[in-house]
Amino acid sequence: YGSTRPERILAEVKSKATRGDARSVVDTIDQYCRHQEWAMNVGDEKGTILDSIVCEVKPRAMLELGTYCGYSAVRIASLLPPNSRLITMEFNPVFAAIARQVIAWAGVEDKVVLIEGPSGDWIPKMKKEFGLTSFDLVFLDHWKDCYLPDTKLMEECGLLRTGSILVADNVICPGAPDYLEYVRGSPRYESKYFRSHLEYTRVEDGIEKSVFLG
Ligand SMILES: O=C(NCCNC(=O)c1cc(-c2ccc(F)cc2)cc(O)c1O)c1cc(O)ncn1
Ligand SMILES: [Mg+2]
Repeated sequence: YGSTRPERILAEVKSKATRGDARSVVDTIDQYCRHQEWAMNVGDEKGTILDSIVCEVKPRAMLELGTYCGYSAVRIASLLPPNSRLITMEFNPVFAAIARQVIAWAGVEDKVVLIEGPSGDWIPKMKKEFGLTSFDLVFLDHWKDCYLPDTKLMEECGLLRTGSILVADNVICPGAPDYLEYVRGSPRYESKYFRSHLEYTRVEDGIEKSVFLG
């Protein structure tokens, strides 16, 4: 009987972060994962790139694939304009249970809807379930071999409109080569690479921002 890494991250948030203060939750997790134990949050360096894109796009409807402990959901939600919604999807029930508590501690639960289950099952249901027409911004941070099939599925389900933006984490490490080849080679996307590092390390990684052209 021992705690899991997500449970230890939640304990750190509850003991060190100020309740209702999203910024302190983000900083607490970054401190812990940089100095105590590494975890697969997008992190502070790539998080700043993500912040700038969220602030530029000001999405009314945003989707995140891969919640993990809720670090990026809290980061994103703290930047969303009023009556905007982040839908974040997590396959792993252990991760989802922790993320709900981190999101609540940060006080952003009224901007975030966390759904549990496989992305492939949920994507075709999104429009009906949430009364959506399309997503303004999608953050891909789940299993790297799901980036491409899920992107194609979002296209097919009409969840992307001209101007919708995809932001993908880890396109170098662990890497999503088939996804990169697709968005960089397709005439339906305008793609740009933001060079950075794997969270809390000096290993190269980066974020790919791709605008859907319709
Ligand atoms: O989505 C699920 N995992 C997180 C996906 N994210 C990653 O895998 C990920 C990995 C890394 C990473 C990088 C270097 C390294 F040495 C080890 C891991 C970094 C990142 O920034 C990620 O985002 C998942 C799990 C599970 O058990 N069941 C259903 N879904
Ligand atoms: Mg990641």
